[in-house]
Amino acid sequence: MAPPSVPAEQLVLSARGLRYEIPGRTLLDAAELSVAAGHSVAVTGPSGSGKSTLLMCLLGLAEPKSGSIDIAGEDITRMRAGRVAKHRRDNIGMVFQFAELLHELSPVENVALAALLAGRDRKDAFRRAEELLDELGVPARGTATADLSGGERQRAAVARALVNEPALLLADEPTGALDEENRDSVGQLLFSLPQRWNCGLLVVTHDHSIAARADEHLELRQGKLLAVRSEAAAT
Ligand SMILES: Nc1ncnc2c1ncn2[C@@H]1O[C@H](COP(=O)(O)OP(=O)(O)OP(=O)(O)O)[C@@H](O)[C@H]1O
Repeated sequence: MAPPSVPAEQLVLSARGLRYEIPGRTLLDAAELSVAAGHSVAVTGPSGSGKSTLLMCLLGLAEPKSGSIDIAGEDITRMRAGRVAKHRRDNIGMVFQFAELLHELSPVENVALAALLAGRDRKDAFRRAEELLDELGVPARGTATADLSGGERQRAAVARALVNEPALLLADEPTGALDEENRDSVGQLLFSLPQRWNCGLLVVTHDHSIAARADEHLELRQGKLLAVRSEAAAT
């Protein structure tokens, strides 16, 4: 849940009563989740607890049995598939564990492609992609995407997620494939984004040092999203 002081209109994500079942198991059982603009939430949980399934529901790629998912003020569970896809492109940026960049394209083309797919004109898409890569310290041209370091690759993936100025950023194990130094710098970058871009950030991670950077830490256990008390708050 978002802090009680956050007005509803500042919520970029509000999921209520989510239920998702697979044969023999309920992965989400009246799960509740809110993310406000400018805030970050981390979700941890045992392997197989349903964290990726939760992200798939938020992306509109899996359909919960019941519940609502308001993203940027609209309930995606009530939309037709085509509209969900457009709403996702316009309002959500996604960062994956292995960056998932296209090696056939340059770094700047990878980022610009997301803007072109969202309907921006070519000149604007490339200008914005170059600015973002520059800001995030990634060589935009001259280095092939396959030759970027692990940290640069993940920063390029962050640039691609930001290029359409999404209300909500989702990240699935964004530091899972990185060494300690890059984990720290990508973690620092990710958690600086909500304030700088006035977006909400939801990070799914196994890394408790990453989760500890979030404004709110939830654990998915037996279908429920439960608040994890920080060590600082517990003492
Ligand atoms: N469509 C499906 N049909 C059957 N089983 C599924 C389906 N989707 C997910 N599962 C199962 O549901 C469980 C939760 O999967 P999910 O990938 O969401 O977990 P997770 O918490 O992200 O795990 P990990 O931390 O290991 O990535 C797993 O046991 C998975 O095999």
